[in-house]
Amino acid sequence: MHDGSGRIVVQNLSKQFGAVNAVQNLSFTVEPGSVTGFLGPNGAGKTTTLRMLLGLVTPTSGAATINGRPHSQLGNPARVVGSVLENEGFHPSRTARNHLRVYAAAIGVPDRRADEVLGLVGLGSAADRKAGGFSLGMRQRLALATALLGDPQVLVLDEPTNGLDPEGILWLRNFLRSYAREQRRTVLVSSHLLNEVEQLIDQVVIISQGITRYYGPLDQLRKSQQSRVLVQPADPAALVKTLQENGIQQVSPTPDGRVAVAGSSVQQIGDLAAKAGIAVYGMQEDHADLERMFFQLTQGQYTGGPGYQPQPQYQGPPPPGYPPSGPQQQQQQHWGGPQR
Ligand SMILES: Nc1ncnc2c1ncn2[C@@H]1O[C@H](COP(=O)(O)OP(=O)(O)OP(=O)(O)O)[C@@H](O)[C@H]1O
Repeated sequence: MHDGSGRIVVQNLSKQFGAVNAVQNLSFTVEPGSVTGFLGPNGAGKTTTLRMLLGLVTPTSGAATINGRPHSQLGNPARVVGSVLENEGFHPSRTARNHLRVYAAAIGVPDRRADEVLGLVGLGSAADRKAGGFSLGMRQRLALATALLGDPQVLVLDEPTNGLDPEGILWLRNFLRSYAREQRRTVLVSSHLLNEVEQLIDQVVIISQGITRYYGPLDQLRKSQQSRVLVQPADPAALVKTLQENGIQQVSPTPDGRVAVAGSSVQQIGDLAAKAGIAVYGMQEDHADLERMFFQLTQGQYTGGPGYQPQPQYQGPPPPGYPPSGPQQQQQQHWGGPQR
């Protein structure tokens, strides 16, 4: 029997396909009650991880469990976990309702559940239409309806925003949030684009090259962003020198001839430049966006310093949840719930 917790635990999970290390020693926990984004660039190992979680790929080592059990030991898994993976096909000449009834029969739920889930995903009026004529967004909804048939405690969705228009994304956000928060269920959604799921998720697990780069609340990642000031001086080298002599260390020239300064105000920079006799033609405050931080995390490099240029080594304090160094310490990061 499973423990009914709704918790997903991925522990030291690895998968090798021949010479390819698709997933390397990945660990994270997903708790019920919130929507968690599983993010990383193309090829980062997201789909492989989800497939291991769903019992479709055998791990090389480590474990992925739902309710404390691997998928193969869940009993009637469709009652515990519903999933939508990429490229799921539908019989084109089958109506949405019939498609769902076939799946309902397979997992032992009554036919009427097909109409219930169609209603839940907003496809009630398309129940008698053939899936072959559905738009991409409607197919996504039908796939979600299929995942919901068993009224599962855990939902795992691979790239669910693909093909959805902004209205569809808003709908999905409201649906998943209420599913997770009001019903205390666990929702894990993968994406390679942070900005596509930013509105959808509360927690985030960021991986690249099969390794965890960050996990924790999205708000903490947001708060850790540092703004900078971009200065256009007559003499960039002189400005860098002056600022550094005055204790402002996070200063660097940018490729377009400006100077990026973090940890200082427009006024302070202007005063110091004036005192040193350096003409300044313009200053602009620049707030780092989450997407840029995501890009840098997935390059394995994060720097909150000026210029936001990829650095060969980590510089500056890590955002909360970001490991001090190395994958070993990353394995010990955890955002809640008991370590298993
Ligand atoms: N069955 C397989 N055989 C060989 N290599 C595979 C197999 N499945 C995945 N890979 C490789 O494993 C790595 C991770 O792939 P995976 O599909 O898990 O990444 P992803 O993060 O889901 O990427 P995407 O966003 O493009 O779907 C890639 O290098 C991929 O080529």
